[in-house]
Amino acid sequence: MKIGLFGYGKMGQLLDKLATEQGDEIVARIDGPDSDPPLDQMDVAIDFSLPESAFDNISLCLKAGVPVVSGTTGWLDRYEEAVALCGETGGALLYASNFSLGVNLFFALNEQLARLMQNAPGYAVHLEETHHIHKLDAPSGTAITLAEGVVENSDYPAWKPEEAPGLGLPIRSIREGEVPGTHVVSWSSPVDRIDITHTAHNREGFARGALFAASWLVGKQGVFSMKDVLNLR
Ligand SMILES: NC(=O)c1ccc[n+]([C@@H]2O[C@H](COP(=O)([O-])OP(=O)(O)OC[C@H]3O[C@@H](n4cnc5c(N)ncnc54)[C@H](O)[C@@H]3O)[C@@H](O)[C@H]2O)c1
Ligand SMILES: O=C(O)C1=N[C@H](C(=O)O)CCC1
Repeated sequence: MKIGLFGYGKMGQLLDKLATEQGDEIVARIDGPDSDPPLDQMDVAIDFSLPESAFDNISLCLKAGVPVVSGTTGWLDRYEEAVALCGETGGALLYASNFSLGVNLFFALNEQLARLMQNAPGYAVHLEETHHIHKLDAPSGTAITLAEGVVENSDYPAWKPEEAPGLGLPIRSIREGEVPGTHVVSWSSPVDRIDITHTAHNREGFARGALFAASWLVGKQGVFSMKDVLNLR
């Protein structure tokens, strides 16, 4: 597989190493604004860049007919625009807030737990995410997906950052050292608490999941998620 990497930071460099080890070829390493990347050489593009650059990179790829895997978080205010562009161009787009197998199983567990809790009055839900101090966006994309999973399967109308006023499922964001990513969903009552936790030990699960998704996406048309890749629907 010939891969174009958009973003050559922590994730881009790890993708390069793992892809090369498994016999894929990296045909471009784009680490800043570039209006003329070698799109004609790419079977697929993978974007792990910045919240402000993700949409432009995706758009460049879709217009050139290159399937694109998007791992960047914090750009979802433009997601519907990307979906529309994918439809117009007949292209392929797959976004995931988290590509690791463990987190995608955790997403399914979180939804199942939220459904179960509908028969258990007296519990309130709270979400906490901890990441490294370099992270630009908060709450994390993974925390937002978890919160949406609860909202879709419970009476919670919406989520909100913990410090924001008003009602809604509160998300606490902690930035600490070099933490790769920890997420805790807690359901508390006056007498007890149920916690489910996912802890990433390093970034390898994210990168391996993104490479797997990239090979899955080649040859397809439409907008997909990891639920499609992992058959979790
Ligand atoms: N979905 C997942 O599984 C997952 C996992 C890890 C990180 N992420 C997300 O991926 C993104 C990148 O994470 P990271 O840890 O590699 O960050 P990073 O800061 O280490 O790397 C981002 C890189 O993008 C480059 N860049 C800046 N402008 C660009 C442009 N216009 N086009 C291409 N590249 C550009 C920067 O120079 C930088 O090297 C973040 O949004 C993060 O939240 C997602
Ligand atoms: O390191 C990051 O940044 C991460 N971002 C994703 C998110 O926002 O959920 C996935 C975990 C790591």
